[in-house]
Amino acid sequence: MQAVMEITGLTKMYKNGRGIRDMDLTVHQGDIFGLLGPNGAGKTTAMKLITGLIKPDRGGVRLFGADVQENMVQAMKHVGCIIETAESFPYLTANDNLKQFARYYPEVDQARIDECLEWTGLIKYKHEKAGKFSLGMKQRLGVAAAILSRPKLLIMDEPLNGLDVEGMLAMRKLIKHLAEEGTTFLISSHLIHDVELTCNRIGVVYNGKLVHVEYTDKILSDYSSLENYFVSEVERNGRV
Ligand SMILES: Nc1ncnc2c1ncn2[C@@H]1O[C@H](COP(=O)(O)OP(=O)(O)OP(=O)(O)O)[C@@H](O)[C@H]1O
Repeated sequence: MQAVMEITGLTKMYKNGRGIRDMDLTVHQGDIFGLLGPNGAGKTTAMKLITGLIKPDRGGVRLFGADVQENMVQAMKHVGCIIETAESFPYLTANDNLKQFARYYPEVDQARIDECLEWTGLIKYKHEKAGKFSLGMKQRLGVAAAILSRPKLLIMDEPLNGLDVEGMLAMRKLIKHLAEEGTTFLISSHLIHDVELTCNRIGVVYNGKLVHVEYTDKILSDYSSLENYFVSEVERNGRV
């Protein structure tokens, strides 16, 4: 199995003593990998480091074999991401927003834009301005923009933020559909149930540490629920 992402010794401590410490992780092609942890555990920090938005104190990240620090353009070539809230141009329609993003990718045409609007349930709002969208709709537009160029790796920070039940189901379906087509995912969430239903591998993040990584099937057969596993991992490793 090819390693899409290799993280070694990744450390970034803020001045207040919080952050991420000594993170090691390999994500393989086809994984829907979930970083599960409570608010403030360090998930967003990890994702910002992984995508080169902030610099680590030590350690590193390789995406598709390229070092994010040394060769950002190559490392991010096949990566789509939504970190924190999805940004859009408020005075442009959904369609025109995607056309703006499409300018970076010569191969993305109107048919591809329509396909992404369809998949994210936005096709009927195609000509409405993004500024008027609800949080959930903005989130969907962010996903549409992130998948436009058919990235091989999608990094999504709390992708279900702001989505209603229907939106969550649609998002999960979309993630599974793209994974079946070969897209690898790194998703962060504090929603245990959602991670259980969406991800095939899970890493528990607690107090800035990746305390354990395991396959979802194995967790469910050993612990009967992800919640039991999470509590047991936090009890065993997390508390300091
Ligand atoms: N720029 C910063 N300066 C100082 N501390 C920070 C900074 N960014 C984050 N932190 C702190 O680092 C810790 C980890 O934050 P991070 O945003 O990575 O957590 P998270 O797991 O993504 O949480 P959430 O689910 O709430 O988004 C938190 O305690 C946060 O207060």
